[in-house]
Amino acid sequence: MKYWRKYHPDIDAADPRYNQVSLIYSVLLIMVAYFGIIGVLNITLFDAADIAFYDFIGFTLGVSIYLFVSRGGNFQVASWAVMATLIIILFAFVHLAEGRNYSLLWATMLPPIAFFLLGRSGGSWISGLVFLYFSWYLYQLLSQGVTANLSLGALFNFVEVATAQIFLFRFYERSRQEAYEQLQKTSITDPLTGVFNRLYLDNSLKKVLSLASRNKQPVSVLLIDVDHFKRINDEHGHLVGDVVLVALCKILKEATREYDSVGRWGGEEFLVICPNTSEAQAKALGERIIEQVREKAVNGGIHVTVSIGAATFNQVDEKSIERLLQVADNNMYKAKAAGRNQVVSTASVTS
Ligand SMILES: Nc1nc2c(ncn2[C@@H]2O[C@H](COP(=O)(O)OP(=O)(O)OP(=O)(O)O)[C@@H](O)[C@H]2O)c(=O)[nH]1
Repeated sequence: MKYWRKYHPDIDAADPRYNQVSLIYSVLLIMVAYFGIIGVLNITLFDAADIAFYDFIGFTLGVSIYLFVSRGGNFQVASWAVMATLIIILFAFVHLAEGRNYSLLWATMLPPIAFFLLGRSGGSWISGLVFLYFSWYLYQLLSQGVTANLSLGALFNFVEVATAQIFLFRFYERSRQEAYEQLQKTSITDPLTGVFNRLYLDNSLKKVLSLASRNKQPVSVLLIDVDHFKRINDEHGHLVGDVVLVALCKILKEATREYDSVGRWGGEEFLVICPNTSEAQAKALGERIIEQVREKAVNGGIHVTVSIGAATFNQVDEKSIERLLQVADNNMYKAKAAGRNQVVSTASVTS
């Protein structure tokens, strides 16, 4: 486990901020250690107090940002502060060396950090502006006749490497972002029907119940099970069975509100989570779904029905997710036992 998780226990590996926060802490620790040690060496061994001054600025800023972010400071602000510190040190370093000893090579460290912390747009702007400034600075040095490991060719090389770096990092950042979004989507989606999967439903239920508990609002869930689905599979084949499930999900999506969550609970069972929904509203939604499923024939003639168990929390207790689901499940079986093709609901589930 990453040591910084003790400051941010809510950010786990699935959180989109995880890698950003990880890099912020890594860069800060390297900054503090590097500037601290080099600062001391510059004073004691190399007699270079002017450079040590900038080392200690880097050290102090590193410690300050660390304290800021570890005490709950905004990550975006911390990212920009890290970038600003690195740029200040880079400027001081290159100017003190007057561009000699290939000091500008340090500028090429900037894009990977900038793109990672600030994203494609922020990374492009920061890297572009810094490179533009240093190209101009090199040109100034050349015009003033400073030629120690400098030439017009060196300037061209710097500009070319800088441009290529920005293009390449833009490309990598876009690929990374797209791959990440695709992975996120796949990890919460049922591949057959395209609705949410059980992992998503579990997390969503926790969030919805926690919010409802704070806002004192009711929450309802509907557990929907296809009637005699085995028979459909046996008579028409599994592929047709799959088509039925896809068609059912389309109906569920159309019948529900945007902030309801429709997902596959398992096999031919689906769960709809309805925030801020009373028992009467949940029952009405269930009736509407029953009606629409009954009306729409699938695959040119197969008529399907569903049984629905609904459960409502009026007084939400977050710890009772299992209880809510258990009541919905019992109600669904009551609907089956009462002849299928109907909704059974419970007014208010108590833990
Ligand atoms: N085609 C298809 N069938 C599935 C899928 N997942 C589960 N099933 C089938 O769904 C059927 C569920 O059958 P049962 O649990 O006996 O329930 P049922 O036939 O719907 O009967 P009742 O629920 O009592 O109305 C099983 O035959 C499973 O193989 C799937 O993704 N595609």
